[in-house]
Amino acid sequence: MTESTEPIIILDRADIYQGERPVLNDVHFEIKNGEFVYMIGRTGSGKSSLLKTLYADLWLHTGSAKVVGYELHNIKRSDIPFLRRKIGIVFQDFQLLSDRSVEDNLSFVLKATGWDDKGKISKRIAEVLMQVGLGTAQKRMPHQLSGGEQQRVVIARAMLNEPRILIADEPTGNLDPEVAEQIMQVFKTINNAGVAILMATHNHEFLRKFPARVLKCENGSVIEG
Ligand SMILES: Nc1ncnc2c1ncn2[C@@H]1O[C@H](COP(=O)(O)OP(=O)(O)OP(=O)(O)O)[C@@H](O)[C@H]1O
Repeated sequence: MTESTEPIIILDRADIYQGERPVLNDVHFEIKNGEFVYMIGRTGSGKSSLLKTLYADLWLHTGSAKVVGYELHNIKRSDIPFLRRKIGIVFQDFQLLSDRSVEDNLSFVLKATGWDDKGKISKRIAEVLMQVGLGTAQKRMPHQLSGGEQQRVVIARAMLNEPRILIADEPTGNLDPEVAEQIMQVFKTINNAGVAILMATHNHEFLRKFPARVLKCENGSVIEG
């Protein structure tokens, strides 16, 4: 199967653990290219643990999982940075480096992932900022940005290496409802451009306003919602 037709994520009989403690059992689902999928469930139901497993922050103990072509049950530690390069990861807390400008936050990531041509770096930074609606923010410092703007920069940062999927863990949790909806629009725009999105959220308003497939963590299982 070619990269373009194989699902981006395939989980089969996967058990998700926090340390020795099982959190989710017998998880199986697939996410195809370009899909938008919500992950919902009560606090502590295992959403973050599952997402962390997908980007190899938690180890997959039993079952199998293939994410952007990498088999998590067989993955070598040295392959994990390459797996993460093909996934864009967005968290609730913005995690920008506070001592440098937007441009420097983004170029830091590009340089760390092998980019060395200054012209290409600036062009890519301009492209991703445009994609998130922050076309002129290059020189601003994180503290000069609103929470919503900071989250846009974080999404831009996740897009730098053209991931096939964005994994977002409660990306609007710290934002007021109006700004949260604007950030949701940014994810929608990125999704319309062909990037799959897997978003854990407690915001049920999104599910109503922007309907999409739902996976629900409940009683130690993941079910289609
Ligand atoms: N670092 C950790 N060490 C040990 N147990 C943890 C750790 N993080 C989470 N857990 C436990 O694992 C279970 C699943 O938590 P997880 O954070 O995955 O849930 P969640 O659905 O993402 O919750 P929330 O909606 O609050 O983010 C919970 O019982 C939690 O207490």
